[in-house]
Amino acid sequence: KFSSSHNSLFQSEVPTAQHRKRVSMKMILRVSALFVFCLFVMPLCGFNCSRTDVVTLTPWLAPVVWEGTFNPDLLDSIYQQQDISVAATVFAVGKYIMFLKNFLETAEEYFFVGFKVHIYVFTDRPDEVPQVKMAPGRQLTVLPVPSSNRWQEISARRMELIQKLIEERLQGHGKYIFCLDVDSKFHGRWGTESLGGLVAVIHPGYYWDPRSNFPYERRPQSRAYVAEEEGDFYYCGGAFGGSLEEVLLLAKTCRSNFEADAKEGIEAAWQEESHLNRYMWINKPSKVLSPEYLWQDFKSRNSEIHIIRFSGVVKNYAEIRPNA
Ligand SMILES: CC(=O)N[C@H]1[C@@H](OP(=O)(O)OP(=O)(O)OC[C@H]2O[C@@H](n3ccc(=O)[nH]c3=O)[C@H](O)[C@@H]2O)O[C@H](CO)[C@H](O)[C@@H]1O
Ligand SMILES: [Mn+2]
Repeated sequence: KFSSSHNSLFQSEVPTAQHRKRVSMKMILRVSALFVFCLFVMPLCGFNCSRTDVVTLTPWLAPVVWEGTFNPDLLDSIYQQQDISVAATVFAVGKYIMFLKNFLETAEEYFFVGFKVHIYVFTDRPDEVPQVKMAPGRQLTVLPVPSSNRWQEISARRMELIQKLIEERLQGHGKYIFCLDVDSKFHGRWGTESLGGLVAVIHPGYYWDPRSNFPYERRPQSRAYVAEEEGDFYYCGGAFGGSLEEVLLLAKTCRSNFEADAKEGIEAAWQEESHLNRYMWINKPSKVLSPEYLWQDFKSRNSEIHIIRFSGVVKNYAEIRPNA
């Protein structure tokens, strides 16, 4: 025997308005239940590792790291077993020493907390390096460098000094390195999710732009040249890293290309940032970090930016650079 509700369906070919309403109510309930499940229950089970509003995988299958695409505790526990250590280089030449205190203090709060960290400060003002209390397992080394009258040179010489640092001081396994701009601060976790062989950060200023707008070096005479139809992302010079071996190769290549260009009287549009972009086009990074990893304080925060981890402070170039 059919129940009355079944009867009503079988008897009339066309469902009544009341029935249609009931069916659509059921659909709405089901969809909402699914929504609640995806939003609240799945994250509890560790299934929250997806984002659909942004690119999370490159065409060469490297992850693009965004908040919501990884489980930080799981990653930390994996790397804890490997006894890794992380080096970071930061240059504070001339007046840029004023940024160092904030950089170091916020690194203590957010940069690889709970891991071995060794920060190398390159400066021409070693006496002005601030005293910042560091947690056990974390240390700082000050390395003197000559002063310079051109900011372009300071910025570009970083590659040479990074190369020498790795060759002369940083031997051994399980080591990673990040090379960071000093005129910046940490605001959120920067940890093991960022580790990889060769790691680049997408520049916050160009990630919505078509490739033709990227400020790559466009003169074919330069060794940083990237043609119109080439390039994946525009990466920033203010943060990159990876394993010691990979970063050594990158620093060596960028340095020798920069110097060979200089001999011919060419300076790439954005100095070592241009050479880095050329390098990353030829040697694809194995991990790409989203602009969460180098935002700029003057930019308003877009909706896809769920967290800002590291961001450049607003500065008056004319006041702090040795040349305009
Ligand atoms: C966020 C980002 O991707 N920034 C890049 C960008 O502009 P920026 O405007 O951020 O460059 P910048 O003035 O911060 O210079 C880069 C870095 O060089 C050091 N420095 C510079 C000048 C000086 O007098 N003393 C000193 O110590 C310091 O560590 C600084 O953070 O373009 C530069 C190349 O032209 C570099 O590629 C920067 O990394
Ligand atoms: Mn900077």
